[in-house]
Amino acid sequence: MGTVPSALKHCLSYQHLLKEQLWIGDPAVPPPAAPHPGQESQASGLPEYIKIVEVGPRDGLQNEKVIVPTDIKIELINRLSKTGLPAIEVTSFVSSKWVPQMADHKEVMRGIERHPGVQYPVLTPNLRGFHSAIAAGATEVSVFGAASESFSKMNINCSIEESIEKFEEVAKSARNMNIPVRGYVSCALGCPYEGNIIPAKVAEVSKRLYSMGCYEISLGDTIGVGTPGSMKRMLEAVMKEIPLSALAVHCHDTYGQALANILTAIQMGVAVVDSSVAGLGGCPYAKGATGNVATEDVIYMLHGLGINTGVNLYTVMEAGNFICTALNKKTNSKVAQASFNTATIN
Ligand SMILES: CC(C)(COP(=O)([O-])OP(=O)([O-])OC[C@H]1O[C@@H](n2cnc3c(N)ncnc32)[C@H](O)[C@@H]1OP(=O)([O-])[O-])[C@@H](O)C(=O)NCCC(=O)NCCSC(=O)C[C@@](C)(O)CC(=O)[O-]
Repeated sequence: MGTVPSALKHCLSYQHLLKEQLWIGDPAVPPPAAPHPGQESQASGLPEYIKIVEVGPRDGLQNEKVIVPTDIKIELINRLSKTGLPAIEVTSFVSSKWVPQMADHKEVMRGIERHPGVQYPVLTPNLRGFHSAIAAGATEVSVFGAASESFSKMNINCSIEESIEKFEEVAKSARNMNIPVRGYVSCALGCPYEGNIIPAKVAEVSKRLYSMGCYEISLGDTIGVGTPGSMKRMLEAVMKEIPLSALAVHCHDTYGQALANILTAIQMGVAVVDSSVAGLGGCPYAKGATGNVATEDVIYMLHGLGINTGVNLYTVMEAGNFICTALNKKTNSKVAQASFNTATIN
């Protein structure tokens, strides 16, 4: 399991043909050193470097019906660690009654090989999760709130206000231990229970998370209903409250808008993008939402724009192939699908 199939080996030559145009990344060549996200701008006005936060092992797997063996999760993370990805979200320290797939969080956290320069954040909804995460060796955590009252209740069983109180406790403990905290705002472009969410509400929750010390706010289109228009309006509101350098976007691809939404965000200066290998994903408390945007597709687009990610597309495709084989499912990455199809034609 997880060895490169002959079709993928063939598609290597296809990729090498495109290499000059796209800097797809040669597996034999180590990825270039990554500058700070958004540090410099090209003449095009786009950031020179974009940081990709890989959420596949957590967001990608949390919705899988069949429990994925712990050693497969660990192997996936170990493979992703060798791709040049700067951050890999490992697991969630949440209740196993609520999300059974993440019940092995301690074993996964303890089992992975950590590579220098790679961040390994985990989700922690409350102080209990935070302490378990730290005991298991976590060095970065994420709190996850929402801009929708109904989603907050369904996802973490409390109101937005109550969630902020819990997150403040986490942020305070984290600060005392020098642990960086990332903050998510779900339903930034729409809610499965309430429909439209006004940008001002997203801005308000984002500001509260930022003010409590979250170094970065990841704005989640949880159910993938956003469009470039709604992404622009939402970001305009949030950017009035929070520095651009502290913003990330987290897009699901339910309506096929994820890449367009990401392009809109990076044209507005956002330089951190969440994505999931093979486009795995979905939220257990957002019925009907499909996977996250595929990491492979984001890399292909960014490299095509001349933006450096420091990530080797080929090795991400290999990791995608590994997990899709293990889950016995087809990749959702259009780039991986196209590479396989092209290899077949050849
Ligand atoms: C938040 C809770 C725990 C509140 O859960 P609760 O039921 O309100 O709290 P509780 O205090 O009654 O606890 C329930 C049980 O969970 C235990 N518990 C309590 N806290 C923890 C913890 N930290 N770790 C492990 N166990 C915990 C607690 O001890 C108890 O166990 P029991 O006594 O019944 O045996 C629960 O609602 C929960 O786990 N929800 C799951 C939320 C989740 O993981 N959702 C998916 C991730 S969010 C997402 O995908 C969106 C995102 C981030 O990707 C961005 C986007 O796309 O928008």
